[in-house]
Amino acid sequence: MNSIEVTNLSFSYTPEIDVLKGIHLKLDGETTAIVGQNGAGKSTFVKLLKGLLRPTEGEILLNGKNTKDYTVASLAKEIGLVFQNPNDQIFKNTVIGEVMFGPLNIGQDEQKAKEKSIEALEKVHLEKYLETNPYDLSLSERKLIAIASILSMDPNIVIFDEPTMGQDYAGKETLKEIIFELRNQGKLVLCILHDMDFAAEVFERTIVFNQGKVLIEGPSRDIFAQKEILEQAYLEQPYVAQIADELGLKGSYATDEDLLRALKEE
Ligand SMILES: Nc1ncnc2c1ncn2[C@@H]1O[C@H](COP(=O)(O)OP(=O)(O)OP(=O)(O)O)[C@@H](O)[C@H]1O
Repeated sequence: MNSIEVTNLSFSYTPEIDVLKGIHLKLDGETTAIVGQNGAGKSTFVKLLKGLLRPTEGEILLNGKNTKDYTVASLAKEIGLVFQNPNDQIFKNTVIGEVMFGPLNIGQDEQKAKEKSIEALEKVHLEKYLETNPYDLSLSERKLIAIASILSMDPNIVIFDEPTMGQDYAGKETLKEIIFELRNQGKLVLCILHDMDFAAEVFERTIVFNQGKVLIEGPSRDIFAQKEILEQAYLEQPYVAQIADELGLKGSYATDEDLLRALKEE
């Protein structure tokens, strides 16, 4: 099973200000959402996992091996990060060229890289655009291309930074399919989100970041039931939990199904 283990992790961009302070986390198997207000340190945290930043203090183990001991190439195979803004990631002038770049870069031959890339584009339902310039597509389609260009490398750990932002209903459904498929393949999926409804509905665990620390973490259903703690991090409960609260229902509600079940039992 794929795992991430973080011990006493701290990080600062400038000597006086700790952006992350003493983080301890262990993730294995389960899909995990990372939530928290702007500036809480979520993007910094995933950049550290991906090796784009180095810890000021503490250790990060990916599948038991310290990130310090990975080469750049082996880290690229182990962990893929889909950036928040696809324009920071996309630089080739055809969709297929963009999606093939990663696999070619980690040493796959042309034919295998092309096969993997077409497979990845099928997963995001954009296989008809192989020769299109990514910048002739919409922002939500470019976000899906950025996802395909990570999937084509087939990493064991996949991190998404704000994938639902700017996505319509169809894009969010595609994203759900991808996350469930990665989970079924035994990959470890981690996702920064501002959309609490999506976090509660799709992810098994949730970590709440607040001011550079982990405020609380656990099964999503339990986390999203804790209105007061979420308020401390300036977060709202998902709408199903809010409706359940308004209706005076007891218990934890993360999905529409939870709520419907409770209403039928009333
Ligand atoms: N390159 C940088 N140099 C200096 N400070 C930075 C840099 N990047 C981020 N910060 C600061 O670090 C803190 C955490 O930022 P980070 O982007 O990790 O938060 P976040 O939780 O991902 O926020 P958001 O939800 O807005 O993306 C913020 O105070 C931010 O201003």
